[in-house]
Amino acid sequence: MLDKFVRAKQPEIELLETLQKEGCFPAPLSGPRRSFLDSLRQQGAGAVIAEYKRASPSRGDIAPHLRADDVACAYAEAGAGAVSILTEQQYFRGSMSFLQKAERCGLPMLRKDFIFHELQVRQTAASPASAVLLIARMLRVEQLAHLAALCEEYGLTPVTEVFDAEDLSRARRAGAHVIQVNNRDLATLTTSLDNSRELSQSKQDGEFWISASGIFHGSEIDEMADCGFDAVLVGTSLMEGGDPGAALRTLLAGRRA
Ligand SMILES: O=C(O)c1ccccc1NCC(=O)[C@H](O)[C@H](O)COP(=O)(O)O
Repeated sequence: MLDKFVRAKQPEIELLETLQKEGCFPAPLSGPRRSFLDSLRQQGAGAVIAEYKRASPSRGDIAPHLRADDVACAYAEAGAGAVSILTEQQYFRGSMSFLQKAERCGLPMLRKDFIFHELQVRQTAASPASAVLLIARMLRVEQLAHLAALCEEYGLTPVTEVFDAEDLSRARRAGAHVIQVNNRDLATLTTSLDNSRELSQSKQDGEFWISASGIFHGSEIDEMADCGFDAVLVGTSLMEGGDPGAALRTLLAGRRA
């Protein structure tokens, strides 16, 4: 599955290489970015990163008609701590332009894509994103450490995604301290919070942990917080009903008082 995603990125990488060769690569954004971690920490336990997700390999079209700016602003009004923007085009119908559009919501944004080349980090640095997803399973430890360091250089927070204990060990060897546990099984595309329940036992002091995928109820956010997660990332359950702001309000209201 991950190989397929990497192959689909090749034309985009070639375009970025051409831009670089021709000296037209977009300049990094100047000035400070909104802090991804500060915003989530301010929300306290059970903070939500709400995802703008128009389509996915597991669900096909989810909400292709909803606009990035409208959804991100609805998330901000409903109480999200950050927004996740899928920029992958082929399988998630994403676009880099969504970051520009959603910027007006005022929340820090996580760029979700399949990132393995430093030009992709430089491309993100030219956008208003505050954080970048790096998937431990897709990258060698040295590559992960290199891309994470490059993110930090540009003021972007690297969020390292892991699926199992082996990924977690590799993420830590690369120096990762923001860890996202993905609850999706990449072979079946089904989700189970057991992944987060099990891996959370290895959380170490000083790490910021996010549980991602397969969250549908406020009680699950509470449970993840009880397991030690600092935040959760939610996409499909917010987007699928066509009113993501209302869905986020309902989700947050379902947490314990
Ligand atoms: O969502 C998918 O079908 C998917 C398939 C293969 C690799 C990644 C996939 N999703 C990316 C994500 O990480 C999720 O969009 C994110 O965690 C939100 O998950 P959910 O709340 O279950 O939509």
